[in-house]
Amino acid sequence: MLQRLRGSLLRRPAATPPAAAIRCLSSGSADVRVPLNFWAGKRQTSSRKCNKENVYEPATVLSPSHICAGRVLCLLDPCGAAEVDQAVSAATSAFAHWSKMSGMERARIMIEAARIIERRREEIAEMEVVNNGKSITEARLDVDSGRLCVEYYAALASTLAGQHVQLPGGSFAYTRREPLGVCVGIGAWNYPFQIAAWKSAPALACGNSMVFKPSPVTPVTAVMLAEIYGEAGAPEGLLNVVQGGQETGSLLCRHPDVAKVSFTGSVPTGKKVMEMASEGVKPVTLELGGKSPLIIFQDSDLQNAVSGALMANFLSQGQVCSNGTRVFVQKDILPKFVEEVVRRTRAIEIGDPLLESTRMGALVNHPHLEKVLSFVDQAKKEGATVLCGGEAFVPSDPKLRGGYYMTPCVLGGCTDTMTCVKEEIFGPVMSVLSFETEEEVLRRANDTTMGLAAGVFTRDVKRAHRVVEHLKAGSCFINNYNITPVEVPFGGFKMSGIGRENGQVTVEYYSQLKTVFVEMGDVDSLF
Ligand SMILES: NC(=O)C1=CN([C@@H]2O[C@H](COP(=O)(O)OP(=O)(O)OC[C@H]3O[C@@H](n4cnc5c(N)ncnc54)[C@H](O)[C@@H]3O)[C@@H](O)[C@H]2O)C=CC1
Ligand SMILES: C[N+](C)(C)CCCC(=O)O
Repeated sequence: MLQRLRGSLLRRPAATPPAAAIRCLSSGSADVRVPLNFWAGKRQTSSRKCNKENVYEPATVLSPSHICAGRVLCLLDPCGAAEVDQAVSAATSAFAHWSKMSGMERARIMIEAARIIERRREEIAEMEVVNNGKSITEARLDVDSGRLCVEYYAALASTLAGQHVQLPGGSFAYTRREPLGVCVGIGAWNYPFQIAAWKSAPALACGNSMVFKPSPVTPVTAVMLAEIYGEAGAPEGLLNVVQGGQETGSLLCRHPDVAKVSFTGSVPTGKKVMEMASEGVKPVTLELGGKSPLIIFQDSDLQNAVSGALMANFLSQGQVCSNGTRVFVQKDILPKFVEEVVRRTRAIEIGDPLLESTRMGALVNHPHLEKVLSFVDQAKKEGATVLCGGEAFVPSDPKLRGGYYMTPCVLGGCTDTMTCVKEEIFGPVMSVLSFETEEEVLRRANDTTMGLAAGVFTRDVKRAHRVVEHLKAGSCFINNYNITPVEVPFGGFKMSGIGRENGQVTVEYYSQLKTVFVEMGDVDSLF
């Protein structure tokens, strides 16, 4: 069965060795031909004839003369109203069955899904790499995070329960924790598989079904998750995948049979999603952008602080919402910090994302690379110093020439009013700022409309907690950065979002309470 699924997804060059220990794919060889929409338990094609769109492989392009065109990995088949209706209807049917199952029964299927994800880890990670451009090392960790999330919510599924409340005269009330119905998940392109898992796992554990729309830039791996749930024994239609962009997303948000929308993406799109959901008074979870501060005090362990700054800026080619892109360093240690951070940034191996040694792959597409590079240009114009990187990078391997690579960049001499310090760049660009006092840095760190994450490095335990208390951000790190264990909530303050993903609290965002009053005496009527 597994071999059949693998075989159906990819057409590989005949010479590719099949042994599990050897990489199945090489950059520039994947060719996805199977349909990427999935509802009612199988891959589906859209009935719309004319609007297929190219999806590119960021690490490689057709030829150096086709830099903007890129190598086409597959065709996107965007869904219109008819397809969205079919997917929502499949999810509605699945909900009728799934929501009546006990938590233990749901958990059994989810645990099996987690087991299949583990078995297919390498295949999913490889597809994530060819579609997104990130390194295989990171892609494996993303798949693991998705799997852990499914395991975590499987374990919670059987614990969902209400409350019993005694009332006067032997009367009582109880609460039932009930699912919402068909939930919609809409994802960004930076963590395609992980986002699909982080949204579907809590939704399904609570007894909901889901229609998920990946970013049109990275459509390939969410559908693998939908297949996996099916293989694990989930009812047909439990997790459905519809492909498309803005139009498909709007159709989902406005659909009358959709009970909730969970969105990951930019602030402007998040606002639109909230507006559309408000038409049906539907709850939303919004995981939006960030411009997070990382504060490094002079008593920090310097190597750990530098490691933290690198983790805060260069995962996934810097395309991470929670990145700590404003690195505030206390004045006395600034020269040493800068020397070390630049040395280690220069050592980051850029190149073929499918190679084990690569630590930084390609940005997601050509327009995005151009946008990130233009932020570096703008920073120079505004007086920042490029301490390293910030240029397009051309790998020596001819097939990778023209992929969307750049050298990770550290900007020095930054001030709070510079564009690079104020706007989300969503690329491998770290801005280093100097500060003197705790009070000053807190004021500057909080001076933003965003509030997704924040970090502090210090050996002073009292200061660490005092600083964190004053930081206006949803996810704060002390002496680390950008780790997201699925057991703890993740999400933003201010314009970085509404609601949380992961952790126990997310049950609240995918379920509703029904209160039942039970009268044991007579009705004490006023009339
Ligand atoms: N807080 C978080 O967890 C994360 C936030 N992000 C944020 O996402 C952004 C980058 O991702 P992008 O995919 O470029 O964001 P985006 O906002 O352009 O798109 C996100 C998703 O929304 C869909 N969409 C676009 N217009 C829509 C509409 N009118 N109605 C419904 N759906 C619509 C897109 O097709 C895509 O699936 C960055 O700002 C980043 O900070 C990214 C990852 C995680
Ligand atoms: C896993 N982590 C922390 C690197 C990123 C999670 C949020 C995102 O999807 O950008």
